[in-house]
Amino acid sequence: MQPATTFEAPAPVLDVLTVGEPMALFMATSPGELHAVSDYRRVAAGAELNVATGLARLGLRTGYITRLGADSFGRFLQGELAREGIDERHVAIDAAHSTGFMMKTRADDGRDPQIEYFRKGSAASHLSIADAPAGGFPARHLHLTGITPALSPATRELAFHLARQARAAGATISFDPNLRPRLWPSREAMVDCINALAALSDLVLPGLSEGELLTGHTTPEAVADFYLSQGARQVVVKLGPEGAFFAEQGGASGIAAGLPVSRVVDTVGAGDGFAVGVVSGLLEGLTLTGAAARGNAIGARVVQFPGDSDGLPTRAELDAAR
Ligand SMILES: Nc1ncnc2c1ncn2[C@@H]1O[C@H](COP(=O)(O)OP(=O)(O)O)[C@@H](O)[C@H]1O
Ligand SMILES: O=C(O)C(=O)C[C@H](O)[C@H](O)COP(=O)(O)O
Repeated sequence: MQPATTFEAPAPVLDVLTVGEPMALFMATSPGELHAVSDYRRVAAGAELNVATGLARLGLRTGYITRLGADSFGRFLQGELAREGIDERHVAIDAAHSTGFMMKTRADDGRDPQIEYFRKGSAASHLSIADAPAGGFPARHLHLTGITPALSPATRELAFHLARQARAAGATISFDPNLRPRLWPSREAMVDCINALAALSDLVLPGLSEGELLTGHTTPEAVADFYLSQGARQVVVKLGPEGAFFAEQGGASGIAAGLPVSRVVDTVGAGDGFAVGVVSGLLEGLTLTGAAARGNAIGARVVQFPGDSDGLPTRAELDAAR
């Protein structure tokens, strides 16, 4: 029998699409300043790659738009994408530029580690609207951060292009400001661009200190109100060990309490893990309260591991953490 003719748009191939710069990360294996430490463990990093990894581990069909250099770091990252089951159809090899990397100290005392980037002019900083999916937006959801638009004017254009493409297709958008002041020409350029992208998003996920810098407001409530008034439907403000404050248009607001952790090993990546929890929760139909609680559970797990994505749980590990 012939299938019935249908005029409905085809279902998106992916649950989530994200875009950004993946890097090789060299993590010091002993405490000390970067120049003094000689032994490092190499892992994959990059805020959006961390989020893609976490979503894929939970079983969401996750795609990643990026450019890798035709070099050993690029080959390493390609292997990591394949190992994590991240969709690679939007990953391009750019033989003219190299893959970026970063280094991180080992901070055994729970303080933020020292980080150095080696990413200027990288393959991913040459991403442009030529890398956007052709023929319609292929996912139910777009996850953006404030890092991608910081890389170059072309990546900035791509971030806005993808946001408009997603909106036109009826996909939802989450946005983590992920402030990286050293990647921007000025604070004003950073604030203007990040707030403009936030205004195109459904869900905004600032940390409290980021929110203060971006909005001038000092309380989680006022930061959330600022983004709700700009057009976001939902805002979750991260509060570190305290958890998060959540608020939505015409809906609930409140605090989702953080989970106690016996030993903080490395805080880097907690915000990305938190985004994995909130975004996956909302896509699976949880309330904002439930999604924020899942964000806290994953954030608390990530801080107990040294690598940015070591603590991102599989579905079974997430279920066991309840
Ligand atoms: N020390 C901690 N104990 C428990 N949970 C934590 C801790 N630090 C962070 N988290 C969790 O990770 C989330 C993100 O961490 P936070 O430091 O606020 O964000 P970011 O890394 O973006 O600055 C928090 O909202 C919380 O859920
Ligand atoms: O991509 C970058 O520029 C990075 O610095 C990679 C970092 O691993 C994450 O961005 C961690 O970010 P948080 O989760 O907010 O701690």
